[in-house]
Amino acid sequence: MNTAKNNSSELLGNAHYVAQENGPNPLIANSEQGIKEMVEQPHVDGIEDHLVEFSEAITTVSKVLRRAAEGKVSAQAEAAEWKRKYEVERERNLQLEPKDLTFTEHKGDCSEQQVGRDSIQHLQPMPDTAKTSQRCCGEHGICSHEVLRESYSNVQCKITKKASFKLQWCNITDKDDQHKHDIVSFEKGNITTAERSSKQISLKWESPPQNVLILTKPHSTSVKVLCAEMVRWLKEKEKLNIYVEPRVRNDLLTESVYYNFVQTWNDEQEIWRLHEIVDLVVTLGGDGTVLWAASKFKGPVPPVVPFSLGSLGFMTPFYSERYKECLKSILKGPMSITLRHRLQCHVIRDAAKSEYENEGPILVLNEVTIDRGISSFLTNLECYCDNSFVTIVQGDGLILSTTSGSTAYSLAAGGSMVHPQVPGILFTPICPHSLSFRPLILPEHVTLRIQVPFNSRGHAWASFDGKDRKQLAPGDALVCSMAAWPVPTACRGDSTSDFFHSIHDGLHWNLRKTQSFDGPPRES
Ligand SMILES: NC(=O)c1ccc[n+]([C@@H]2O[C@H](COP(=O)([O-])OP(=O)(O)OC[C@H]3O[C@@H](n4cnc5c(N)ncnc54)[C@H](O)[C@@H]3O)[C@@H](O)[C@H]2O)c1
Ligand SMILES: Nc1ncnc2c1ncn2[C@@H]1O[C@H](COP(=O)(O)OP(=O)(O)OP(=O)(O)O)[C@@H](O)[C@H]1O
Repeated sequence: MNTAKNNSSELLGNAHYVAQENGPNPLIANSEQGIKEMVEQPHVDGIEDHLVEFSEAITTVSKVLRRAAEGKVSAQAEAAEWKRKYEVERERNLQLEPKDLTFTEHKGDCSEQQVGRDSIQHLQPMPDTAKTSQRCCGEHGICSHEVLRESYSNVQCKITKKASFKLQWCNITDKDDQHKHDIVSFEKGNITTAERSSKQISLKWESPPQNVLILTKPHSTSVKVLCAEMVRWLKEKEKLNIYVEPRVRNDLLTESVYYNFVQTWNDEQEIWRLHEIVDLVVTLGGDGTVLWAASKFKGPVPPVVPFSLGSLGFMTPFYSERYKECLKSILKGPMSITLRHRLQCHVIRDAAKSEYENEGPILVLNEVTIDRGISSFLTNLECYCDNSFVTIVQGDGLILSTTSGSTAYSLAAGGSMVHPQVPGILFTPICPHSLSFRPLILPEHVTLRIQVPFNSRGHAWASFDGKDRKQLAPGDALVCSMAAWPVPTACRGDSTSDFFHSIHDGLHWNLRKTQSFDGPPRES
């Protein structure tokens, strides 16, 4: 009603204004009285309501238009900020990648002087960039010549030289034993593939391994018994230095003080430099123990020899009953290895003021999973590959898997099984609510970004090799690319025969009773 009155007085005001502007106008002067009367008359039913509705509608429209304009500006600013963060991340990943991903013989170019300098450094955690630049032989191979001072409490500052080894393609024919770096040759316009990256790789020791780290699955009596026996044998027969986790050392000492020679570390920070001490890692357990072992190495990983003491053992080809024969052969070399690629994942927080506030990288051997956690809402994940938009995942989540992980969670979600030596990243949705969402396999060189959109109904959760869950709020993202540090695992036969053995024995792949010979008459 008040609004209606205001509108009436506005009308009157306008009439006065018109009158003043155009000089005295008898018609208007007379009509002024008429208008007054009209206005004072009871209004026709509904007019005020319409005016109220109209003015409210106009206000709403203007608010919406203003919000849309503001939203567009902030979305543009946000997109620019994400692009910047993404570029910084990509740049960092590119810098972390070795210049040449082929691993060949060690050229011995880390001088004794350098070695001497390194040797007086204490075991301190290093930032990733420092670790990368420490790869003195990094251009063409794994540096296995690092020398360091052991600062463990139970070791009297002994200088240990890490055993060096050489990695080469198995069927090398060149006389000088030198691997050709050109994978594709474009000579004279003819395109030929000179070398393939996924050939069988062989590891040959150049100096005998001295330090062995044994990692064991916890809470298993058979593992404890085998570990104690193996430690004794490696010490007495092979004269090796043995490292175990603090928990395992305590277990061994509880059994007997004989195991006093076994070495361990005092705090988590010392684990950062394990790769500089350890020549060989032995795992006793299932696939989970191999994943555990890989997670201990944030940079280069020494060769891993996985013994099977679990139920499935996809990545554990060695039989624990025959450990002596097997370890003898491995310590002597050469051995076939599978270079298992890892993915490097960064969680990028929307709330982080700068890229330095984001959490450090996490390396996974199997996969990183982004799912809905305990939320009952559909996950809503925007996926980008390099500069291309890929899709929006609406379902239970998404798995970004290595080819080694292709037989784990990704397989359960409908992804392909891929030979572990094939370089690539599997993009496998989990229960997508769409009929046409097939899994993808992407090339190794891409960078993927999975973003929880701002309008997402819930949070998402990232987990790394099935562990270490991290919540992703709307606006947060996970950036993932191939890591520079693969996990070299020893093969019982070779990469391919071990892979087929695992899918046959572990997964009973395509197991079906053979059709009998007698049946319908054969076609002539
Ligand atoms: N639905 C699923 O299949 C599912 C669900 C969650 C996690 N996982 C897998 O479990 C892994 C963690 O393993 P864990 O041992 O710590 O947990 P776990 O004890 O729950 O065992 C998971 C199972 O996956 C098998 N496995 C692990 N890596 C494998 C691989 N590369 N190829 C074939 N099988 C493999 C293990 O042998 C084990 O039987 C995760 O990386 C993930 O791949 C699978
Ligand atoms: N040294 C370790 N310290 C702590 N946890 C470990 C260690 N080794 C393995 N684990 C964890 O113990 C769990 C079981 O290990 P693993 O998968 O090797 O044995 P398993 O379950 O008996 O094998 P399988 O799955 O083949 O039956 C995994 O979640 C793994 O992460």
